[in-house]
Amino acid sequence: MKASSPTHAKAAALLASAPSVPKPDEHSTWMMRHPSALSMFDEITSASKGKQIVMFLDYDGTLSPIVDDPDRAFMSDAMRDAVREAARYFPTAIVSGRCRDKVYNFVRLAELYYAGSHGMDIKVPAKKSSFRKANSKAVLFQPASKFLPMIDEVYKTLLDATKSTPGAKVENNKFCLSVHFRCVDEKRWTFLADQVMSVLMEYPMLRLTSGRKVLEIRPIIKWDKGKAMEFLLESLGFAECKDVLPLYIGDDRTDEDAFRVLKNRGQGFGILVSKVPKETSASYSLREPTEVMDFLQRLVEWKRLAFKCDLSRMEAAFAF
Ligand SMILES: O=P(O)(O)OC[C@H]1O[C@H](O[C@H]2O[C@H](CO)[C@@H](O)[C@H](O)[C@H]2O)[C@H](O)[C@@H](O)[C@@H]1O
Repeated sequence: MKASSPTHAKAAALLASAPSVPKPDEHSTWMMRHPSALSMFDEITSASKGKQIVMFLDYDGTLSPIVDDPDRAFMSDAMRDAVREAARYFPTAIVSGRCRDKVYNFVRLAELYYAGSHGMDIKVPAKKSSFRKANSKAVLFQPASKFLPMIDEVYKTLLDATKSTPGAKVENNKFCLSVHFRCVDEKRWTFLADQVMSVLMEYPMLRLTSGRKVLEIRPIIKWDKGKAMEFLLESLGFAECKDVLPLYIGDDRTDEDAFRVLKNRGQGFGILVSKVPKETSASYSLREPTEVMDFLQRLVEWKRLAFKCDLSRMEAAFAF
C-alpha cells in the first residue's frame, strides 16, 4: 500500500488516538468541565434522592489497569469486593468490548448483568438479584448473531495477515475482533493498520474503529454500548422511568456512546476514567481504576448510612 493512498491516510488517522501531553492550564480547564466524581460525590448522591442508582461499569482500564497482555488484565480482589458490595445496593452491569464469557471469567460475580462484545451480547439471568421481580425471565440478546461466521472467517484471515508483525495480537471477542498493537514497534503501526484495512476491504458489512492501542472490527449494525445500556435499563424494569439514576463509568472511546445517551436523556451521569484531558460527553472524571474503587466504596458507605438512618427513623416512629 502506497504511503499516499487513502487507506494509508485513514490508517494514520485511526492510529493518531494518543492524546498529546496537556499543558497545565489545559488540564485545569478540563477538570472544571469534568470534575472528579470523588470531589462531586455529594452532588451525585443528592441527585439520586428518591431514585434507584443503576451502575454500569466498563472493564479494561476501569476495573482493571491497562497491561500489555490482554489475557492477563486481572482485577484485584479489593476491586472485586468493591463491585460485589456495590451490587448489593445497586443493580450493576458490566459493559465490555470483550467476549462475554471472557469478561465474566475476570469478574466472577454471578449477581451482575453482563454485556460483552461492545454490548452485542447481553445476558440478563432469570432472577439473580433482589432487584428483579420473582417471575422475571432470562434475557439473551445478540443483535449481531448472523455475523458470527463472518467474524470467525475474518479472525482467521487476520491471524494470518498479522503474523509477520512482532507483538501484534488478534483477539476474538465473538461478535467483534480486536487487533492489539500495544506491543508492536511504533514504526510498524501504520503498516499493521494498512494490513487490517486491506482485509476489511473485502467485508463491507464490517467497520473499523480504534481504542486504547487497539483496532476494533465490528458489524456495521447500529448497536453500541449506549444502546446496550438502554436495553439493560429496560430489561431491569427501568424503561421510561423517572426515578432511576444510571451511572456509567468507562475509559474508552466506545464508552462515549453511553455517555452521550445519558447526556441526551438528561438522566444520570457518565464518568470518564482518564488522567489526561480528552474530548468527552461524560459529566465527571476519575483518574484511574483505584479511584473507581474508592468511588464505589464511598457509594456503598453512603447507602449503608442512609439505610441505618431510615431504620432508626422507623424504630423511633414505632416506639410511639
Ligand atoms: O470495553 P472494554 O472492557 O474496556 O474493552 C476494550 C478492549 O479492552 C481490552 O484491551 C485493552 O486492555 C488490554 C489489557 O489491559 C490492553 O492490553 C489493550 O491495549 C487495551 O486496548 C481487550 O483486550 C479488547 O479486546 C477490548 O476491545
